[in-house]
Amino acid sequence: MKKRALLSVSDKSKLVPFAKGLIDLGYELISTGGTLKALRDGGLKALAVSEVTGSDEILDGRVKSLHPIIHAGLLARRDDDSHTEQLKARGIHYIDIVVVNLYPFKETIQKEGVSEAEAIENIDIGGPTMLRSAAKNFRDVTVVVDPSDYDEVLKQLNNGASFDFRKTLAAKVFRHTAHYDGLIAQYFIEQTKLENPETLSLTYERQEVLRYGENPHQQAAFYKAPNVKGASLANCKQLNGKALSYNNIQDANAALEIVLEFPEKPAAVAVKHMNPCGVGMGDTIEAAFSKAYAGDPISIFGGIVALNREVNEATAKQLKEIFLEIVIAPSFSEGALAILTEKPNLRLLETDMERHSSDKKKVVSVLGGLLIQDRDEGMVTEDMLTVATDRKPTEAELESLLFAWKVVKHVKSNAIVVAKGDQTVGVGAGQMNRVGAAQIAFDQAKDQATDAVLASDAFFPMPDTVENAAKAGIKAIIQPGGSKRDQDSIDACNKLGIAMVMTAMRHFKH
Ligand SMILES: NC(=O)c1ncn([C@@H]2O[C@H](COP(=O)(O)O)[C@@H](O)[C@H]2O)c1NC=O
Repeated sequence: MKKRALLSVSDKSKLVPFAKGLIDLGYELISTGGTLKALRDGGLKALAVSEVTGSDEILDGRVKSLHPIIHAGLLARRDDDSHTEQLKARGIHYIDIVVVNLYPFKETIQKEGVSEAEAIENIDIGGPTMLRSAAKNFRDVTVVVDPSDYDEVLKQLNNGASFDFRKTLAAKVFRHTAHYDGLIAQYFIEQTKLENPETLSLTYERQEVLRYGENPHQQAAFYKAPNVKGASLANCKQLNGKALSYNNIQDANAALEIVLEFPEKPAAVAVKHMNPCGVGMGDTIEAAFSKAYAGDPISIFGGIVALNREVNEATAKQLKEIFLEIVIAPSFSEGALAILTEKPNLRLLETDMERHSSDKKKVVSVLGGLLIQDRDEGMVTEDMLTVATDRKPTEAELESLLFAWKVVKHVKSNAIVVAKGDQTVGVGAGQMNRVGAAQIAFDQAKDQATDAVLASDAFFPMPDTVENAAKAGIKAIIQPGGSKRDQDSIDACNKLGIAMVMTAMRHFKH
């Protein structure tokens, strides 16, 4: 009896030559409606599934291959006499190869304005069922889910297809159906607006295997969201330079997230080790970059720069003078590209500058688990501020305070940012106490701290930071408030002539 291959595919590319290869290897083909037509149109002979099962395809294709004759043919153990007897008694043939790819659920839900009914119709039932039956029985059945494997499968079948090869294909199937179901589960989590589901099936697609992780002895890869859109390292175009490393992706992402805070004006952000070392806004992108650079001309060395407007020649000339790892921007003018591509190792990335609405959650792993939370999209506007001190901040101080507040949100806690106008002049990041973070910021700002403003990501438990700020020359402070001892800091401000506003919103970043 001839060996049988069952083909039922949505993606019909490369189908006919592959099926021809199977016929040449002596297989008899069985197929579902559309696939059968494609095969016959390609001049190949194939049986309809309905001829094998004796049941027509019904319910507009909702039931076509879901039949015991198909699944017994796939699941029967060839080394089990009782299985063989049962098939014989019912006149059922073994099916030796299954070639299935699924209804395009992902592509369907990504379409603009797609209805729930259309999405549901694109949930494949018969396909995953066949794939799972065949993959479970990989000992005897070859299962193919990915058209890019067709050539290799023919080659291997020609040599008898080893157990290990069939196992590898089966393992791929289980990843594939898990991903497919993960997308469906995620779709319904969104449809039902469910927060914190009882089980979590995050599903991502490999974008790239990285040379190594944070350090050369660590393996690493970059996975992207299946629906990646908008500002993202997984959705950018690299115009120059070497492949991105693990640290590059983290740092560039940090820079991107900060620059997205300032859509209203040209802005530039320089990042080192995921903290901003210089942030500036200006009337032009070159002015913004000059300020970001001046914020800390030492730390920017080897850093990453994100800009929210096209990089023009004037900016490119400035960027070229510094050793940078990456420049990320919405676009680069031709002239700018000509200047920057003179540095072959400098990575130039173009990305959208708008955060996509689906990018809502942040996930981090801990030993034995993971934590998931909303991204910190907290935003403070002038009308939300409470002036706590006798002196109100001036209009210019207020603007600068709100600028510093947006920056401090992105600095690792304990975080202090000192800013002058729309430029950072000192950043104290990731310290185990707030006084230390402030001291780092003052030391870096030096005499630029005079008449500058200060932002603190969380409240002051004691008045010491205020006292030190006054010594450094700070004139206004923005902080969440909420300490039992807020009054001590307020009293210190009043005594030292500092204006202080409270946001009632904290921005810890661990
Ligand atoms: N319902 C079924 O019995 C069934 N059997 C196979 N399919 C899918 O139908 C598609 C192929 O259909 P056609 O050969 O008619 O173009 C494949 O994506 C396959 O996964 C089915 N469709 C969905 O559930």
